[in-house]
Amino acid sequence: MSQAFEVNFDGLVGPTHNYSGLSFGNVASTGNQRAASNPKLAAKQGLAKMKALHDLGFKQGVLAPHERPDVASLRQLGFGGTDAQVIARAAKEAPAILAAATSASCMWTANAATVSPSGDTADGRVHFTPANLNNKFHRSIEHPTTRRILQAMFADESRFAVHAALPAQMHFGDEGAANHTRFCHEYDGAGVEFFVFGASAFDARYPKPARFPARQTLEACHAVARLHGLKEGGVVYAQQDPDTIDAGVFHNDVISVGNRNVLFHHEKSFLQQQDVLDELARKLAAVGGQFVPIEVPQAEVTVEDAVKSYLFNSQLLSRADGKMIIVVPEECRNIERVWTYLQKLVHSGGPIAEIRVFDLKQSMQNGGGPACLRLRVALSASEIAAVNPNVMMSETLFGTLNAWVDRHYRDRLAPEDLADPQLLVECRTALDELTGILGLGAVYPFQLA
Ligand SMILES: NCCC[C@H](NC(=O)CCC(=O)O)C(=O)O
Repeated sequence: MSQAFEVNFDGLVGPTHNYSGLSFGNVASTGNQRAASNPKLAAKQGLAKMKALHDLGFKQGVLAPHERPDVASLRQLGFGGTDAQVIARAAKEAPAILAAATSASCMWTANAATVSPSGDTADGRVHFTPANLNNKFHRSIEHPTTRRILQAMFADESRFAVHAALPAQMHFGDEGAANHTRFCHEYDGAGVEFFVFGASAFDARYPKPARFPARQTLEACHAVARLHGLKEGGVVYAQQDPDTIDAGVFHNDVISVGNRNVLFHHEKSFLQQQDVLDELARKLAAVGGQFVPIEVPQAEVTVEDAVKSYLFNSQLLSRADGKMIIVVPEECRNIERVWTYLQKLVHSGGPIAEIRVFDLKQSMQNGGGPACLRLRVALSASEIAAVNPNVMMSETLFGTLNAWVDRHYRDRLAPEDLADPQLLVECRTALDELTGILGLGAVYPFQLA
């Protein structure tokens, strides 16, 4: 039995969680614009999922939120004076930009980085490339802090390589692990890395969606594979079906999810879907795995229902007996056809044998489900031992973080509250304490100044 694990690092929801309708193409985000949010509840819903998976015996870690509003970005855009004046001026002259600079979007850590386990890379280290998230301004400001936090968690350079993000430019638009799946036989053996892109920036022969943006480019996928030292035989590229992007599938993890040798996906996930599945099967076989595709037909679950329920934004977790648990959001239970499908799935005798449902409504209303909230890092036992131990979930850390949330978070944020300069003070106070709890050192601009 191999001593290797998939560790899920979930984003701890930050104190400024709010609904600003910032993500054109993400129908939940634009649909809930200006709704009041509850940051305290959002953070607790996320912590409850982390704790439940920890209690089930899975390795679970925490990724810290960022300093918001991002005053440095506002200054770069010409708002000057003291921090309070910067916020007041932005609130008056450009409230949408203030909202973008205040987003807690780093909570969706599936977009934090792309991760290649050591079994796949040329130098035998675990490689991370923080995503530039170049398609949306509010997300494009995440990667410098994400990189510092990853370096503080995976500090041992003999085992871990944390790269800089790709050039911050639409040609290299990169959304991280949300468009990346890694198949394998054992987590620490060689695997097949599956990169899904929405468009090509340099090659006009690839089709493009008509209505909504394609956030990830083929060229970004190639660059990450090069940086990580992946082998030709261990990589598969596929283009997302542009029609599904136009239906609201803004990341591949809204239409498919994989774990070990299984790819759970919708009939309309990829262009030339059968060729893609055949290539995955062939390349996985070459590293000792037997590929199992589970395809959901449009006749049973439509793309529209997939977007509404986030059926595919689920987590597939391997139990000790080899069967898999599917972790879904409450919304799946509320849509009858989806729930009926899930019942059939777990009784089919296939690899997915158990459903766990979580209430993640605060995140879901911004288009972030269970899978969006976690960054997967497959690690060997010795690699886990080299991770900063303070970020690993435990009974104690769960209690500490819940109490921390109780002390620092508001239970309501309405759009007008984003103009309150006190929010920045509250966020910095909370994060200064958090870096102590998680043993991160100085990672935020206010700590580095
Ligand atoms: N993987 C899920 C990401 C969800 C995220 N939503 C947002 O940023 C919405 C924020 C807002 O509208 O306030 C996004 O679209 O990138």
